[in-house]
Amino acid sequence: MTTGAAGQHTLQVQEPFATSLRRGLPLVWATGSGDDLTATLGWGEAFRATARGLDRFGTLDDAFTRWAARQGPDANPVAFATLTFAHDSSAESVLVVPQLIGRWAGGVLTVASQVAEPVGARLPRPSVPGEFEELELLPGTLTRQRYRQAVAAAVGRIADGEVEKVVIARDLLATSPDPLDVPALLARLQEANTASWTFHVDGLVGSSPEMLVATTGDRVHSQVLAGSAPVTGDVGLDDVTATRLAASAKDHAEHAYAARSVAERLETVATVSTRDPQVKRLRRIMHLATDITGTLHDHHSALALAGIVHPSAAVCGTPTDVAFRVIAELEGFDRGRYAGPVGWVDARGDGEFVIALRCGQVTADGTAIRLFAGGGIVAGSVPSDELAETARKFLPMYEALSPVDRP
Ligand SMILES: C=C(O[C@H]1C=CC=C(C(=O)O)[C@@H]1O)C(=O)O
Repeated sequence: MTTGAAGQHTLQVQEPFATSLRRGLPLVWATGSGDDLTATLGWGEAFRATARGLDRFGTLDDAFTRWAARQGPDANPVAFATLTFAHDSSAESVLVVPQLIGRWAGGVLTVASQVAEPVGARLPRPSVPGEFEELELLPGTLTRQRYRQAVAAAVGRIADGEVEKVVIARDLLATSPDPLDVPALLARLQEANTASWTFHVDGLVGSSPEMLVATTGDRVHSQVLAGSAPVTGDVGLDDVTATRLAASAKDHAEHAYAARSVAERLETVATVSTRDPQVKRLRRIMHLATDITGTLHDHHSALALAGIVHPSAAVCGTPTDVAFRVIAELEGFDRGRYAGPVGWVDARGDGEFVIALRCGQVTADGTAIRLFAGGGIVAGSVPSDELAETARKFLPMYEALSPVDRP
């Protein structure tokens, strides 16, 4: 043990990332690969706030700010948060300040206490990997057929002029007779999705490629994704697909709604510049991606900024309020935290929130995970193509849950 700058103990452990993930079931935020893999992990609970309704962002932000102010001027505690997509969700939005915060980089886990007098805060010992799970994949609320029908209905509403773009999602339930080995799931997600942010907050687990908002000081950044095409692993074929995606009028139209929604909302609080869309290639799918950067006029925490830009048209639609209502009507299920912001924020307000995509929510008893995937519907969208696109968006979770082929 050594003494840190804030007068608190720090501990360094040299170990692989997968071992750090096995110490209890930490809160997790991880990205990168090889020597560039970095992660923030949290253990224990020094403070927890929950919120519902339209003001859930403000409620959590205020609660954290008040709690952090009581920790003394030198402390800069980090909180993890996951917020629901819809204000009227039956799920809770949650913010947790872990007692211990660990930063993993270059094979070394550096752990510090976030509270002056941690009560029973001890870095858990690594656990043994669980038995391989026999997973059963069950249809969710929207079966394949009902998903295609919902997309067709959305295309009809667009043709009628009710809405311009709407994102329709479906769900799947993966069940196991035994509790899921979440650390193993997280390790596999991180290994396979190094250009994404792998997270675990309050049972929400996934690897999202879409940075909703990241802020350091007065600088703010967002990378909007919308418009998709498959990645096969055959580089020649994928190059052709990328060229086609970059030239697709339909995908650019779908993308532009999303990029505009974020840029317009950030412009209310920052001086913003928007780059031209590029193709961002992931392991199984590629997207059109627009980087938006800005300088904030006044202080806003990352959590407050997430509340300003959420829900973007990458997960809701245009106009926002109409698309929100159409989603409720056509999907007919509660998205919970899927498509809501998930990330971390510190007491200075710096932080990163991705959109909770390519993810699932572990059930309370730990033996099932509800997976979600959706797609942006615009004029010209074809239901069977959209179904195939959602199947591809399930792959990061599905492959991490089912790492070996079984007959
Ligand atoms: C809604 C999802 O993806 C969004 C992000 C990127 C591309 C999208 C699309 O092309 O439809 C979606 O807007 C999802 O993964 O569930």
